[in-house]
Amino acid sequence: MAETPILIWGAGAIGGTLGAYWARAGMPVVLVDQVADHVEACRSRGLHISGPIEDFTQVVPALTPDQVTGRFDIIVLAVKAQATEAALQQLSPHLSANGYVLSAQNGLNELTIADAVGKERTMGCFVNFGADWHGPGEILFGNRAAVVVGEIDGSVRDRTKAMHERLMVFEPAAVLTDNIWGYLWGKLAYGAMLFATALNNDSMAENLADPRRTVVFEQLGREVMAVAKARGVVPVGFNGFDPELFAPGASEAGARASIAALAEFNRHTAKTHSGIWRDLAVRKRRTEIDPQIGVIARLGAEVGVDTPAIAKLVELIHAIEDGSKPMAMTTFQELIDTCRST
Ligand SMILES: NC(=O)C1=CN([C@@H]2O[C@H](COP(=O)(O)OP(=O)(O)OC[C@H]3O[C@@H](n4cnc5c(N)ncnc54)[C@H](OP(=O)(O)O)[C@@H]3O)[C@@H](O)[C@H]2O)C=CC1
Ligand SMILES: CC(C)(CO)C(=O)C(=O)O
Repeated sequence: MAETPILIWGAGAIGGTLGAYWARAGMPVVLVDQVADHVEACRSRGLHISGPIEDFTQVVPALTPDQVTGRFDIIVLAVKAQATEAALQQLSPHLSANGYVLSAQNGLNELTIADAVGKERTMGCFVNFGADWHGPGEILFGNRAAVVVGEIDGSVRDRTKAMHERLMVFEPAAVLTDNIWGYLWGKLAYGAMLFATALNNDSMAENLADPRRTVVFEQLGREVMAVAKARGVVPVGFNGFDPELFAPGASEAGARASIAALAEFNRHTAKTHSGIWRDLAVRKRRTEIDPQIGVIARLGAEVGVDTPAIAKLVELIHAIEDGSKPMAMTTFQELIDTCRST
């Protein structure tokens, strides 16, 4: 039986970049996005990938969700985490009985996906490369970084190996893992730090490199790693983030060395600010704070781990979203004060 095309549901920065690379390699792929003029640009004049890695334009078949018909074996989900549930409702009727959804997102979306389509039809993925959607048919691919795939039950199957091969078309160093949750929790810790960098307008590298702000990144990393450990997760490192250095009892010097490595990593990207900063400052919309970071406080409470810095971070991001606090050092300072007092 002929393979169905891969559907990429959410064709913004992450989904669009993956789709352009796969389509250029001759792989059958269809982008699905709710932004109609982006869909039109991708399928007519082409999707332009720009930036320091490569510059090319690729025409990619694309549809809006209401135009999708039939069933597909592989659906890559790449919407923001707060859009996951709505997207799952739309895509579920189009997933074949033996197919699966792969989450190319930040957060623990695999839990939501498994609830909606079943554990067997869910595959885990971790992406750390940097990209920005700049407008219809325009994506900046800012830097290469870790791309990892693994089954949520830790098994390695033929379908996992096949997806790994596909991901290597995009990222030759893509990893096949039996511990996808370890990577996803590692990214939650790094992700919490990225949310903190969005409290002001400095770049990710500038924030991470400032010794006055290190206390914040260290505390956030430690809180997330404490929750992960209490829940039996063995986190895995990537691109400068070393979970061991944030483990309970690990030295301050170690954590600071990892934060310095993250600053250095982020000095070499054309995507200077996080997706969170972009949501707040450029797109003027709400962020993934609740499904991505708020969830850590809830999961921590379940296992008796306090997360005061995480709680303050969630409060400050909401205040920026609501317009009651500015994106400024004064707002970041409130998080420094919380971290110093714990
Ligand atoms: N950008 C990056 O560098 C990185 C992002 N990530 C993660 O990847 C995920 C995707 O982020 P990113 O690509 O940046 O986000 P984008 O906003 O660039 O892309 C998401 C796209 O999905 C669309 N969309 C939303 N809901 C639906 C729906 N129900 N059906 C179809 N399309 C929909 C959005 O439309 P609309 O704009 O109207 O909402 C948007 O065009 C996030 O979890 C993010 O944290 C991870 C690593 C790096
Ligand atoms: C910064 C990045 C690309 C991770 O490296 C990210 O995940 C984001 O923009 O939210």
